[in-house]
Amino acid sequence: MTNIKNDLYNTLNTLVSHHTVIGIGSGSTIEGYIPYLAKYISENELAVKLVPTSMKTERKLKEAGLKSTDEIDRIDVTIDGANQFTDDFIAIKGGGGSLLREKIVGYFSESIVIVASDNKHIEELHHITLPVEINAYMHRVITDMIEQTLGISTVLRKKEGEIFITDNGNYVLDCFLPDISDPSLFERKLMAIPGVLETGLFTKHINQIISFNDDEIKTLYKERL
Ligand SMILES: O=C[C@H](O)[C@H](O)[C@H](O)COP(=O)(O)O
Repeated sequence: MTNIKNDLYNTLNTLVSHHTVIGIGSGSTIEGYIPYLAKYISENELAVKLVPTSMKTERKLKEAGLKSTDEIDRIDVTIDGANQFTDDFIAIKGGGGSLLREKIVGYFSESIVIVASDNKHIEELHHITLPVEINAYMHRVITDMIEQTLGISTVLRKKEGEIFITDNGNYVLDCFLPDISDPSLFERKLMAIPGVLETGLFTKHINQIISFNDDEIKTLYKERL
């Protein structure tokens, strides 16, 4: 392991212990983290429960020899990636289309720890693309309603020319946002539209951000009030 990978591995000391129930996020960063998690669990002979936030993550856990479950009554910590994050512990997620399950797992967690390369850090929520999971049924009407209500433009996500379908059988609308001055209010307005199932805007529960580049790793902790 290079030093930086070693440092990332060492962060597991503070996150995972015996009987921890861990939400495991989606995306390439977390997929890269899973082998270290597997090594850490096996070296320390830990009995943990792992709750994946996507079918792909479930496959990756299986490949690393780890079992998944969603039959749990609590989640202690969720370790997840992000497309963007701010110093205010807000993250934009869903670039890979796993936002609904990530939101469910994250919001039932005691805390969310974001692991992301430091080039995903943004100062303000300006000019961002926010993924929103919407119902496939009447998606055109839902899209029009989103655009009119919020005065924004959107694009229905496609993959290889076909409409992208989430693990839950829904569509993803990528919303272009010039500026969000009040993220919680913005999210409430979006979620009030019937057919909007979830947004990739994470404004709560994140209380640690581990950001890294090739040379260093930085951890930002949210103060508990
Ligand atoms: O839907 C995907 C998730 O929100 C990912 O956590 C996010 O897109 C970051 O992925 P990556 O680590 O591949 O940049």
